[in-house]
Amino acid sequence: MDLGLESSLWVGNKRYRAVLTGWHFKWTEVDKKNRDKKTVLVPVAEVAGVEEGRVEILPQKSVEDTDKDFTVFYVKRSSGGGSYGLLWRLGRIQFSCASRVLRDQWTKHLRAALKTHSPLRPHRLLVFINPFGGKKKGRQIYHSLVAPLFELAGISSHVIVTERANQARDHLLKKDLTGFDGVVCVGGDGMFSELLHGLIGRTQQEAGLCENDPAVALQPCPLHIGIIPAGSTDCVCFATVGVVDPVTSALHIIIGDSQPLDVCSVHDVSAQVRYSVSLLGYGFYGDVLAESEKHRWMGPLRYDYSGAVVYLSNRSYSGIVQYLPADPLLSSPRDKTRCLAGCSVCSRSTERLFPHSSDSGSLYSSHFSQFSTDSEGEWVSVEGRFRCVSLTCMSSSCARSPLGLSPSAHLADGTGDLILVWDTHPLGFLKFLYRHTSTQDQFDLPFVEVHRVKAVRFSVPSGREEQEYEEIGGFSSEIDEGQRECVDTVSRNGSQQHLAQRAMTSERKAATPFLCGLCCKKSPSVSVWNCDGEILPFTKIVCKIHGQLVRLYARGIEDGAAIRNSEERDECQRICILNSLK
Ligand SMILES: Nc1ncnc2c1ncn2[C@@H]1O[C@H](COP(=O)(O)OP(=O)(O)OP(=O)(O)O)[C@@H](O)[C@H]1O
Ligand SMILES: CCCCCCCCCCCCC/C=C/[C@@H](O)[C@H](CO)NC(=O)CCCCC
Ligand SMILES: [Ca+2]
Repeated sequence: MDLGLESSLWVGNKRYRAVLTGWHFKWTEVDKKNRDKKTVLVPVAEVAGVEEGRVEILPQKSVEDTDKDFTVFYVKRSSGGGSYGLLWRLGRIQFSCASRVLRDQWTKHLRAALKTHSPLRPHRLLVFINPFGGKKKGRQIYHSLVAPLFELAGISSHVIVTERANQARDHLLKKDLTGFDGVVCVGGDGMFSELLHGLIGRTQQEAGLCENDPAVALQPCPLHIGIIPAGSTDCVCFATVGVVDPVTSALHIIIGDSQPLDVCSVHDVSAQVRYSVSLLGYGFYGDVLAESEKHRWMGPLRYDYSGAVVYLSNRSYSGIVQYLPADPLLSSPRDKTRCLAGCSVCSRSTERLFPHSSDSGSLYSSHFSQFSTDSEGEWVSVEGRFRCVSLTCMSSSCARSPLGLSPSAHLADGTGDLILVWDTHPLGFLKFLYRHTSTQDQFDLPFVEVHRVKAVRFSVPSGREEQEYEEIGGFSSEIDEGQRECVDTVSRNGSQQHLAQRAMTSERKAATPFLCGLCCKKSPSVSVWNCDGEILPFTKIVCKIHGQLVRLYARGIEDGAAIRNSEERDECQRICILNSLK
């Protein structure tokens, strides 16, 4: 079917020349002398819906069913998104045609063009709402802002309001997912992490792969993930969309945007695996998370409070870090570029990562064996005392840090950035932290190193861990109930449970040194790992970056500053079109 169409249409008493070229739908106001006035140009891929009649969706859906009218809903960019990223709003235009036949032609052509140009639009979604995330507004956000948009776009959603932590993960691991195009979480990074673990685990189960083996090339997940932000940090949403806004995210889902994302698998010696996309952090960030779990009642503010407490405790930790550098010719964490929508570094990586996509990974091999990637370079090893050791697969920008932990990191290049902050004086470390909040380069400090890597190993120098555990063994039997409570609240996912009566699990053992340090003012020599906001129950780890393992309903950050500065509205739309075509 030829998707093109051109005719006169009316909006009120104004005449427009409307043109559908297949890729774009544009309408130009024409004056009485047939001169062109203002043009609006919308990529077909950004049309959210086409309805017969004069349709409104707010305050609730209403249709005035006239047989010569039709309504087009589309993505409209708005300038309120801060310095980076753009807010998306639902634009609406109601056209009148000269005849019903012409109206039917328009709706038919537009709908056919949508199908052709955005094949990933979801029809059926599985939605998990965390009623307790962030400011506890998940349900309200979904029902008032998102559900009406999904309905307009003809998406049917199966909604589950979670009743416990890890329910969404377990559902994805075990239940029938037939018929769903994607999975959506309404919550924060913790909810996203549940979806990530559930989907990756499920995909490997179905592919017969052992996800615990760091040598295995994991299978990319077939279902897309959508994030409706309703958490405390919402880092994954911020770093992949550029703004934290439920309507913007819902529109990305509706139009079937697709953003691949690198994932880091984190393995310990006893065959457990966790996944991280934003922050895998030891030292400062681990300590902040452990401290913040005691203050969940503060809501999102708990991180600021805990950050201050941990900063004042002035800790550093011994560690041995080994890393496998990525190819320095492809990109560098200091190259001052930014991964924006249509990023060319990420596009080139797709070719490199999936040349003919037949590689399904090796069979299980022993733990901490050499990776297949070893042949691609030499491991580098460093040892010493660190304020923090962080690994991020993407920039990890968020409201606290608009450019993120690593401003030039890429969402989908198959690498992560390893940031080593050596022990330094308190003011130096404060300078490093403070630079995250501005455009100043946090890597331009003598005690900071950043490396673009494919894999990392971390351990505590021998004797140190054992010594620590011995100390705790004696210590834990003496701690009083108050101190025990503090130890018990450490696990993010276990935070809703009262663990006081439980036996000392390995998770608690790993977290105890830090917590005893805070409770008893005894400085621990071992920190904990913060894995996207969850405390890991192990210290010695092996990590591997899996390029483009999952796909989100997003497109990366649109360059809001460039678009806002462009004088013409058409120019603004043109940039967006170019980005979406790249
Ligand atoms: N019904 C529930 N009851 C208790 N905990 C839940 C429930 N549903 C999900 N969770 C857990 O709550 C944790 C926190 O949720 P979420 O990530 O949505 O919000 P947040 O922590 O406020 O935000 P952020 O992760 O962005 O800082 C998640 O790790 C998730 O496993
Ligand atoms: C003097 C001013 C100092 C300001 C310091 C600002 C430094 C900010 C860096 C922010 C990096 C965020 C990384 C994202 C982490 C998320 O995966 C995770 C889950 O939501 N959040 C935390 O662990 C929450 C941990 C938050 C740590 C601050
Ligand atoms: Ca990356």
